[in-house]
Amino acid sequence: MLTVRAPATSANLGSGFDVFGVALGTPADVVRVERASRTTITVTGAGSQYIPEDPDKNTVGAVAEALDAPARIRIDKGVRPSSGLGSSAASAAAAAVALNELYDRGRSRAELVPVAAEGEALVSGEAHADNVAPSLLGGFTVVTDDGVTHVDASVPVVACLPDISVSTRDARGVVPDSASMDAVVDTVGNAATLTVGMTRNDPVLVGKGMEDEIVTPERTKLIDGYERVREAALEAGATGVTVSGAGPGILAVCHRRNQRAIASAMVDAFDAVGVESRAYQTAVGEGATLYRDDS
Ligand SMILES: Nc1ncnc2c1ncn2[C@@H]1O[C@H](COP(=O)(O)OP(=O)(O)O)[C@@H](O)[C@H]1O
Ligand SMILES: N[C@@H](CCOP(=O)(O)O)C(=O)O
Repeated sequence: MLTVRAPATSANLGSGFDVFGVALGTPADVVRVERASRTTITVTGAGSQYIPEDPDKNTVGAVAEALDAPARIRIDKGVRPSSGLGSSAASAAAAAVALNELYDRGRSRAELVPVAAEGEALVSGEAHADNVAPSLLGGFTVVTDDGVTHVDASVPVVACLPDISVSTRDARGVVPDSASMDAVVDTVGNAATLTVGMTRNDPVLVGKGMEDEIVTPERTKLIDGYERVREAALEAGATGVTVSGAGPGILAVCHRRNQRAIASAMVDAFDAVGVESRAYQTAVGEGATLYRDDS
């Protein structure tokens, strides 16, 4: 049996819609695989009641199909689905690493990115790879049609997850078809600032570079209390705040010294609008980890 832990991720980071992503230290999915003649899936853990065990509907089923690697697959969800923390991607990334090893397919982590993205196509309608790439590779990733660029960044963050669901498929429906040239120029500047910030592990540059006036404003309308939570995080010392992935998770970047205060300010602000939430005090961290278990 093989076990893989694959981390939650935060995609877009504001200015990098469908391009940027980071791996988070916590939470994570754990996937166990054993060879079998056909693929079967069981799911336990956070939000498992909302996740199909039918291989044709689960992201790990799409990965097993893409690698021609039938297996008995057990998923222990640490990342709640429809969270904006790359839940579907964490399972897909873990399964890709595990099945690649189990069947000795010899693919590199970068080569597994399009494989794991098959799972994303199944649930969100498009094979966007900005969650699976950081879950596989760790750190900060930049996904383009030409492949993935990766930096081993480490920046403190708070990921606050309200007790509401926003499906990525629905949130893709509010993305505008076009943008003004002024907005594009601003976004390119912010994305470049963020990228430099990641190479320097600088929370100020990263936070500043997360500003986005094209996609994010449309998505914040889907999250009850977003503006209040953002203001609270900034007042508590966050260097930048944005929607995590397609939401409803909200990501705040910060210096380590302010992390605890930001986490409690965000939870209190959600509470003030009647929404329960949970804040993960974590950091940009490692990608999927493989464990062998011969017992
Ligand atoms: N292994 C899986 N883990 C999580 N969600 C899955 C999985 N397989 C299929 N899904 C479905 O994907 C959807 C959640 O994915 P998505 O909307 O992209 O949210 P998230 O941002 O949390 O990944 C849910 O409808 C869920 O049932
Ligand atoms: N680029 C995608 C990212 C979706 O991330 P998720 O964590 O919400 O699945 C998008 O913004 O649609």
